[in-house]
Amino acid sequence: MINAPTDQILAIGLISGTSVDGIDAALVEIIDRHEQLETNLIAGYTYPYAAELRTEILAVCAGAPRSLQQICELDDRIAESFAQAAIAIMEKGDRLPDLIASHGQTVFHRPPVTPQDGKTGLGYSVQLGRGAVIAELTGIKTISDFRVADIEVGGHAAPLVPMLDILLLSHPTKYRVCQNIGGISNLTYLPPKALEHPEQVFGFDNGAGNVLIDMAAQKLFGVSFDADGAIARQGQPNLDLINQWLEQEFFRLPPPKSTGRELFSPEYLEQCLSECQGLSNYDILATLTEFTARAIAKSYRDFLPVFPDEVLIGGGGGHNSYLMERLQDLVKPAIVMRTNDCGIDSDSKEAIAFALLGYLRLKERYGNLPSVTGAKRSVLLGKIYQ
Ligand SMILES: Nc1ncnc2c1ncn2[C@@H]1O[C@H](COP(=O)(O)OP(=O)(O)OP(=O)(O)O)[C@@H](O)[C@H]1O
Ligand SMILES: CC(=O)N[C@H]1[C@@H]2OC[C@@H](O2)[C@@H](O)[C@@H]1O[C@H](C)C(=O)O
Repeated sequence: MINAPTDQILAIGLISGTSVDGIDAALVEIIDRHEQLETNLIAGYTYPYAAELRTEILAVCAGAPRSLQQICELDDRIAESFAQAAIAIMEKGDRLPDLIASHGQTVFHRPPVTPQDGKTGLGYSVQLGRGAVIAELTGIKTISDFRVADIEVGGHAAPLVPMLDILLLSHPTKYRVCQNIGGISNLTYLPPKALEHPEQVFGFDNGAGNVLIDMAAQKLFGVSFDADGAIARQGQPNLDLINQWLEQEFFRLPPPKSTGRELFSPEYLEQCLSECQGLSNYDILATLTEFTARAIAKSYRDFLPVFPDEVLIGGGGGHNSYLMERLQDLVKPAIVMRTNDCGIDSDSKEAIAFALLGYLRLKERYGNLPSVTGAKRSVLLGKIYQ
């Protein structure tokens, strides 16, 4: 039989991203046909965090002081929520999954730097929701701690989703960018036939994504996000301010680079708001949305060897039609579409990516792309909890 599957497993991928809106769970069939991987999404769902747990996670992300005991207890509460999400999505399948791959919840991320005398330059990335608890509560083999090994070999450990992009979304003739717009935005640059030239693939975090829009929507309008961009659409962006903000160091830094809520923090928003004197609240949302779109578009012009033919959007930002319109205008003649148009559900993409990374770990195949993370070498990602 030609191209028969060499392997087929049922996996659950779990992640809560930097928006901290809830746990994205994906129940995925992974089909391996002689190194050519396919995924079939059986169910994808976001299980919202309990409000009090979300508030506590955001407080820790923002640097609120907590004892080690409190952090450990938070670790277990997050793991319990992840286990509940896994158990809930498991019911959508017709058999028990072979594997749970759980990213957990990032609460701290520090990119690597050049080491100084006697000081480490290694990055630091903390994901809570320990795999041991998920394995214990579900009875399913669980893989977690996906970022640690890349950090150990000098990498940023982020973004990791480019492995899914290279395996599932490269095109024979087109230059593609896979653009995630979650809490933070990040991209994968995929030249044609990327799978044959993995060293030419790179990716990096390229902006604030939705975090600033979300925080401003909460503070100025009392809503958790600007649904469909309806608020921003009513305002006028201030381009002078945006151009000034785009001069900041993060946007000028060449890849590899990664960021998080440590930079795009409540203090960062306060600084932006203090510079928005005289703008209406609608203008402020319009300005932050335009800033988000321009940071993304500028990163293509500044850092990509070839401007893309297609931009495939993943993440919740794809639901903000105003942000999408602005991005489409800014990256013409590239065509902006959602990954759904290429067979990958844009809301479940990160959860599918971790299911795939879990499968690679199980098969002892490398999960990181050194050309993306800046790691010294390829490594196995993730720790297995039986
Ligand atoms: N209908 C909508 N209109 C506007 N924005 C939306 C809509 N739906 C979702 N979003 C935005 O998407 C965000 C969630 O996106 P997503 O779930 O991709 O983030 P994440 O996975 O937590 O982040 P990251 O990718 O950085 O880890 C919400 O916080 C909101 O800003
Ligand atoms: C440390 C960390 O959690 N980084 C996230 C964050 O959220 C988006 C962007 O920054 C990305 O680099 C990464 O997540 C995705 C899942 C990734 O690793 O590809």
